[in-house]
Amino acid sequence: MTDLAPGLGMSALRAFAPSPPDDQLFCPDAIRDDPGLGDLVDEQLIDWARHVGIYEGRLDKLRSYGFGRYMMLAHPACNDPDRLLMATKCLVAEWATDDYYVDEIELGADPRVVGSRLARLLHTIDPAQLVPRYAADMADYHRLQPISEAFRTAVEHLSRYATTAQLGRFQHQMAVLFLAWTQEADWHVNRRTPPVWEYLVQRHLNSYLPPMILVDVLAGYELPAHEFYHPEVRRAFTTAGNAAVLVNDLHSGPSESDNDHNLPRVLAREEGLTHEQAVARTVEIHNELMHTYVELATRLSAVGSPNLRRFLADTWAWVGGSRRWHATTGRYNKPNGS
Ligand SMILES: CC(C)=CCC/C(C)=C(\C)COP(=O)(O)OP(=O)(O)O
Repeated sequence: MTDLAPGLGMSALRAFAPSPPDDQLFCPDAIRDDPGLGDLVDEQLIDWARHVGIYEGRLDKLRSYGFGRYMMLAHPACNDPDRLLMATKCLVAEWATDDYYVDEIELGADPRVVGSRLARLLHTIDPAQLVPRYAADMADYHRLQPISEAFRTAVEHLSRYATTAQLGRFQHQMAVLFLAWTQEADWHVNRRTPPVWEYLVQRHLNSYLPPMILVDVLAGYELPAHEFYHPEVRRAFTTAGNAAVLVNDLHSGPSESDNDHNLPRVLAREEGLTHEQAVARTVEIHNELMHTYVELATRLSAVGSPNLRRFLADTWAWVGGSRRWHATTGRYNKPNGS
């Protein structure tokens, strides 16, 4: 692993700072924390959210989540507030979809229509080509949907920085994410808890790859397609994305509604573990994935291009920033006494 790009990856590799409640995690900590930069991005994010109409009446909550801070922590190679804002818009468009269409019944989520909503929404990411008379009807529909407006403007912002290939990967990863959300809707409609392996497949599709896939866009380079899509690189990258999303499961579990799924809950139901045992097993699975990432990244760093080494180091840094955000965000951590 010492072959990873100097400056970015190395300090992260050394920093296994414990941060309760995840002090057993084999995971780096953030390698940059610039609160001023995070606040700046968050201010601009709230203006954008107000403009497109998402989280209406809940902008204070949105502010407390610190999604701009998240991107500041996860992309230490980027100091440009506008690029960070672009990544934050993409992240928040995804999260708003998860909240309003998939997870939160009181915000209008309805598992019976998740598939239709997501299929319509995909147009804002990978435009559907219709004849003009029906395209106008479709445009009328999207104009009234704040989430469509959020995705449309986020992708517009992304396309100012991403190459054609980087945009293509984003489109692909969104389709994968939407597929996973329809699988989740199936569990809800049929009141089914999946077996552990199926939950992990869903978390593989619904991992942190959608935001992670922008690491080179934010850092201002492009990992070329022949390396990005190399099966071993994909294996390393998806392994890191799967581990990172289990950190989400560990932190978000306590605030999730009873019908929601997370790995500790699935393990408890399917394997009869106590909550404590299920959390410990989740940490174990996370750590196994992270050790696999380190092995793969070490091997790939020895044979890959400088850009591939950089990409693997940026991925490692992203995971560390994500860990710090989960431990500190107002989404999962309430201030003392509240
Ligand atoms: C940014 C984003 C929504 C990426 C895809 C991965 C994903 C859906 C999440 C990390 C959210 O997972 P989850 O629904 O468990 O998160 P909350 O508990 O709702 O915060």
